[in-house]
Amino acid sequence: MSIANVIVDVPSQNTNRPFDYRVPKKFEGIVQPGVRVIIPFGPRKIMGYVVSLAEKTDFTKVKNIIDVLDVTPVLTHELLHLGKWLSQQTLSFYISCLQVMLPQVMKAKYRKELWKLSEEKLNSELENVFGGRAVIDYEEFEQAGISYHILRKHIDEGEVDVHYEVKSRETKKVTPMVEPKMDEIGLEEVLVDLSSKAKKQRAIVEFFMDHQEPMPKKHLLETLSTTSASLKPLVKQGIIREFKQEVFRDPYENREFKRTQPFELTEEQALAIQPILKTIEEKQHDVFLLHGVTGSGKTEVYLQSIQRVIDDGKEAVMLVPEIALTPQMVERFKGRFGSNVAVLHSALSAGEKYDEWRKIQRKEVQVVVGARSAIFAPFTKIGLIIIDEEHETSYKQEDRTRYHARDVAIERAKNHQCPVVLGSATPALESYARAVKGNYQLLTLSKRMNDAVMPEVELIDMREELHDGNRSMFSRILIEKIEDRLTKGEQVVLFLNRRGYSTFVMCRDCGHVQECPHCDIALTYHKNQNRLKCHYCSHEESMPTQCPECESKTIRYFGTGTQKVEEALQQLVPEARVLRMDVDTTRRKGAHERLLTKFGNKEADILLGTQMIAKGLDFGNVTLVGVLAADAMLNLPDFRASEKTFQLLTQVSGRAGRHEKPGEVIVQTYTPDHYSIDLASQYEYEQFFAEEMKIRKAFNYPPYYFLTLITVSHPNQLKVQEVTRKIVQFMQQKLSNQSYILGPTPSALTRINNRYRYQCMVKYKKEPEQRKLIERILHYYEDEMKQENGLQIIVDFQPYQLM
Ligand SMILES: Nc1ncnc2c1ncn2[C@@H]1O[C@H](COP(=O)(O)OP(=O)(O)OP(=O)(O)O)[C@@H](O)[C@H]1O
Ligand SMILES: [Zn+2]
Ligand SMILES: [Zn+2]
Repeated sequence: MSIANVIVDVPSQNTNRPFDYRVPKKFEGIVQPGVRVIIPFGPRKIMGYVVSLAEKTDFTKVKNIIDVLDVTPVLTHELLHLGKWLSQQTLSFYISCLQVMLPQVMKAKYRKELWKLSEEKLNSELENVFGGRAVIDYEEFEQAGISYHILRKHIDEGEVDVHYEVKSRETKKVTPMVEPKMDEIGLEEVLVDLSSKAKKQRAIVEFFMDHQEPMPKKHLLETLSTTSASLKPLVKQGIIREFKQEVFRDPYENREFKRTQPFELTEEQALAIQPILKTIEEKQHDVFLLHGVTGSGKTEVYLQSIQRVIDDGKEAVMLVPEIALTPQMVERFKGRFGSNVAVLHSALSAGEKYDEWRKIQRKEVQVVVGARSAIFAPFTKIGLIIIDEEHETSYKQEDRTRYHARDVAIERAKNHQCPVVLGSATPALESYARAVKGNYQLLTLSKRMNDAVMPEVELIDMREELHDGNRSMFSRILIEKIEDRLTKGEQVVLFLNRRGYSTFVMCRDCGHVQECPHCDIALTYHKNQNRLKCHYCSHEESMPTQCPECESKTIRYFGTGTQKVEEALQQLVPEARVLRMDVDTTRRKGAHERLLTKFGNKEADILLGTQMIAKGLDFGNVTLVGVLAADAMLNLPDFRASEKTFQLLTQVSGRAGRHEKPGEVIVQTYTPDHYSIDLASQYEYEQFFAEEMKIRKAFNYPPYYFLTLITVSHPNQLKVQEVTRKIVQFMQQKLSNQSYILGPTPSALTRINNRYRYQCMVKYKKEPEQRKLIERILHYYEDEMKQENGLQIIVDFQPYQLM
């Protein structure tokens, strides 16, 4: 008898262990660790993951496996093992840890198909089922009653494959598109002819005057909150054309990437790469921290290290923060390694992600470039893992399985006996501290490429501007310098760390701020729809015309979002062509890329944007960078606020003067004397590190102490207080006297979606029993946590979001 040990797809305390199922004869040899199966569970049929096989079971009543979803395991031995480790590290259920490693699609509805891949004749029965077709429904194969072993053999030979076609809407093969049939001038004439009553039509025409290119119909209608009916008359009159466009699943299929050759390394680069190559060769595990100033050629070091791994017949994982995974970045990897690269990031559709992931699983590529979750790439011979911009907090997943990609990378690299390279111009304090202690090997690139100097940073005290009567969000000197660049034909990047038109709505008379009725948070004004929205729950309402408190009509939106800055900029320098890049202008697929290409082609003078422009951009014609509000982040309730400010300012400044032309940076601030702003302006990383470490030490923060954040939530505030207090009491008794526990305190966001939130924080240096203690707490409240809308206890080890 053959038994499969299965982790079932039910995330709960009781099911957090393998269940035994019998493997029916017909599935023997097919059911193996790492495949997904369908099994009976209580009255239901659900999915599960086979984690191991056994000869016998201790249970008397064992049910049969109903179906096997994979012929090739989707999880390797190593990943199954890693899942276990992850589950212990994060205290999340094993099933959640297995699922976090796989593309979303594997949980979605799919159509199972059999694909014939080669011209070779198959087993005659099987050949009959295909009947000359290349793709058949998997059911047809099943109904034919052919042994799985025959199928297996053909799969192993690469002649046939099981494929999942996702049934989700996103993977639709064609999409309806619309485009204007005339140019801007033509549209202007149309607008003149249109009756002023045809408001919807006018809006569409005006929209196309700004956006000449084709776009998905759905997007147009959504953007203008209008319907097909208002589009129709324009189509009839031949002003707008409707057509269908095929949606390609390989996002880079139709792109030519110019092949690049390795540069001859500079002396510094050569010195840095040497120990990395040596470790690769010796198949050793080690962690390197590559500290290289912006534009020092870190990426070239990555590329050449990866090349060595490829030459050895091994595989490489390259992690990049989501927002830095720009087309420029992809181009550099595709340009060097061509089709040997899979790319994984969130802008891909579910189907595309699945396809890229399959390239890795099928060993069609040796390199993956991806965001956080690419760390789980199902490679089996990893020779190198690189994390670029290693200080980025987006490497920490903030929901469900709260893992940090850096920790997972190091664990996987141990499994594979290979090096990890962490790269950054501004390493995380934790990482640099480890390097100083000798836990990581420090490698340094201190010079920019082509002898380019770091751009000169000038701090502008905005209090003085105000004092001199300048109420604008632009200092006089910044405007002067922008004008100077315009006349020279050089380009400018302006950075603002906020998004949207404005953040909140406030009454000028009584100061009343419109808040979400379900969450303790100000509503955000969305100009396009003239509505207020809550960013934490789904609540929205129309913009009030008068203050609900005092009935005053002077209710205004406040804050400086990118749209508002754009408008102000247009008034100050009307001749400038401005590209705005924020979440709103980049929501559409490929928009990010189009904007950057435009900027790269010098079709715009100024690139104005949020965080997403701070990373990785490499444009030689950018000679001026402006930071509008450097303090925006300093005031967050977060002990990392100074560190984040320093990192961001350094990154942004790094965008200027990267090639021949020297660059210049203007930083507007209300606190020019703050050490993180002052030291960032001088590129004094080491000094900043020293200053910040003093503060961390004084307040017992990381890297001197580890943190564990426990957040409790419930609809009843008294209940939350009580549970949190009990947790604190329990921990206080059990923890060693070198640890602290802070709280209970209300979370910074005290109420979300009508649930109250309290928290406590453990600060510790060494607390080996801590996980066991917390497990006991979770166990104690198990029943209450099962109830719908009941108690919730979230545990976050090494948290980055303290809200
Ligand atoms: N050895 C080399 N010889 C000539 N040019 C090089 C060499 N190495 C890198 N470059 C070029 O120098 C520029 C800056 O390098 P790169 O973008 O790799 O720096 P980086 O350290 O990754 O920068 P950042 O962290 O700011 O993104 C690029 O245009 C790159 O092609
Ligand atoms: Zn009021
Ligand atoms: Zn809300």
